[in-house]
Amino acid sequence: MATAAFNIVRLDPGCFFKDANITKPKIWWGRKLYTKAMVASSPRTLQASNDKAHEDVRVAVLGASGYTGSEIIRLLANHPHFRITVMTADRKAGQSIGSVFPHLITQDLPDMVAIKDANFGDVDAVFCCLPHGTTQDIIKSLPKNLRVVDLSADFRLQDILEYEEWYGQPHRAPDLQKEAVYGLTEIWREEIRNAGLVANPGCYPTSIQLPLIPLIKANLIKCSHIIIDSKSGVSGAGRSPKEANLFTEVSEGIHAYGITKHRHVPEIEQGLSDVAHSKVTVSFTPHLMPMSRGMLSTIYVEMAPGVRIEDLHDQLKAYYENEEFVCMLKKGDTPHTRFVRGSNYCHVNVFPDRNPGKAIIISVIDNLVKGASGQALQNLNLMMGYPETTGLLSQPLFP
Ligand SMILES: NC(=O)C1=CN([C@@H]2O[C@H](COP(=O)(O)OP(=O)(O)OC[C@H]3O[C@@H](n4cnc5c(N)ncnc54)[C@H](OP(=O)(O)O)[C@@H]3O)[C@@H](O)[C@H]2O)C=CC1
Ligand SMILES: CC(=O)N[C@@H](CCC(=O)OP(=O)(O)O)C(=O)O
Repeated sequence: MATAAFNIVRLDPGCFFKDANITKPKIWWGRKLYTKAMVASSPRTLQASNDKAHEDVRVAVLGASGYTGSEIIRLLANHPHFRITVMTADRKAGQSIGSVFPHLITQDLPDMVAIKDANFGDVDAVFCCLPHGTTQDIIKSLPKNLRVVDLSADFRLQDILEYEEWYGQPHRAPDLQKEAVYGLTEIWREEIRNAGLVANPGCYPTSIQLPLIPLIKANLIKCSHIIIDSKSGVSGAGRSPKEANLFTEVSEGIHAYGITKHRHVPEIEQGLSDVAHSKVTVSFTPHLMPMSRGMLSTIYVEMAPGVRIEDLHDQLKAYYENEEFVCMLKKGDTPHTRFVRGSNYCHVNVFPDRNPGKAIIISVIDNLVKGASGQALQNLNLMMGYPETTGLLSQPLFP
């Protein structure tokens, strides 16, 4: 590593650590102690730390009038380096953010415009928070030099035939699909750093792959018979009005949907198969819960022969030891959605089933943060060479 070039690490506005004469500097960042090598593991970090320390990254939020767009804006209010220069909307084009989202009324931001009227000359990076199916054409038309994080499902499936089968429409940007990197940050960090286009994972796939991938990588569970039962808050369905999401339809009850055919099945299977190096299939059933945000996945697995529940716990604990956002809970503690609400954290634990050889894994996230906008910001931080926790260390909102 070019240590000579690495003489300043920016922590927050106005706060610099000079480390030129220190052989093993360590930096507190959130709840983790990072070594110099961890913070500076990409050449882009060096560049951002030295050359661009006083330059903002100019960001466009496409779909700013939606739930994930508004979460990006909320998170960027605490970001020292990213500045929003363009915001778009469809039906709400022409309106200010404060009129569409009064909780953001203090943000001094440009009014939202239609995408066709947006000026991308004043933009370095894009958060694309649009419905799947609309996104491929729009990203294809953006200037090529922009770094893009797409929150929709349009670039998540590597096999475009699979996309066409599950999304019921032809893929309209197959060349771009080849470049897209799947943005499950903790797993694909090195690929994300250098990506031009990151396909941010779906909320269910995030909550499911984070606990399963380390166990599959270590051959601790059988890849057959994985059963996943997930629950989501209603914001997962977006802000556009739909009869099925009326208060009267979702309150005082819970129901399953998309049984056997939810479009996140191929995304989950793709991610698990990639690390298993063989085709993995899962049984997945999502449920809609009468809460605005939050997601809980309960995953039933068979352990590999000779594996004990402690082995699963130890593997997940070790795998995520140095990760800020994935917390392995103490043995016996149950993950609750209310303890990650509004934050980028994922809480995980494993429990022995009463049937020998089987285990139950529970994970929770906030679908709008780690399941969408928080992970998107984590990815753009990496792509622009900033510590990936920047702007994301707000603690969960409780009660
Ligand atoms: N909600 C969640 O928990 C998660 C969502 N996602 C994905 O993120 C993306 C955004 O989701 P979410 O924010 O919930 O959705 P919303 O429905 O809340 O927002 C959609 C946004 O896109 C705009 N829009 C709609 N249609 C068009 C169009 N044809 N052209 C241009 N702009 C359009 C809307 O503008 P206007 O309001 O003016 O109509 C709005 O700004 C989706 O692909 C979703 O699947 C991913 C993970 C989790
Ligand atoms: C409650 C609810 O409706 N949730 C959405 C998933 C939201 C999400 O992560 O998905 P995408 O980014 O893939 O759209 C659904 O089931 O379609």
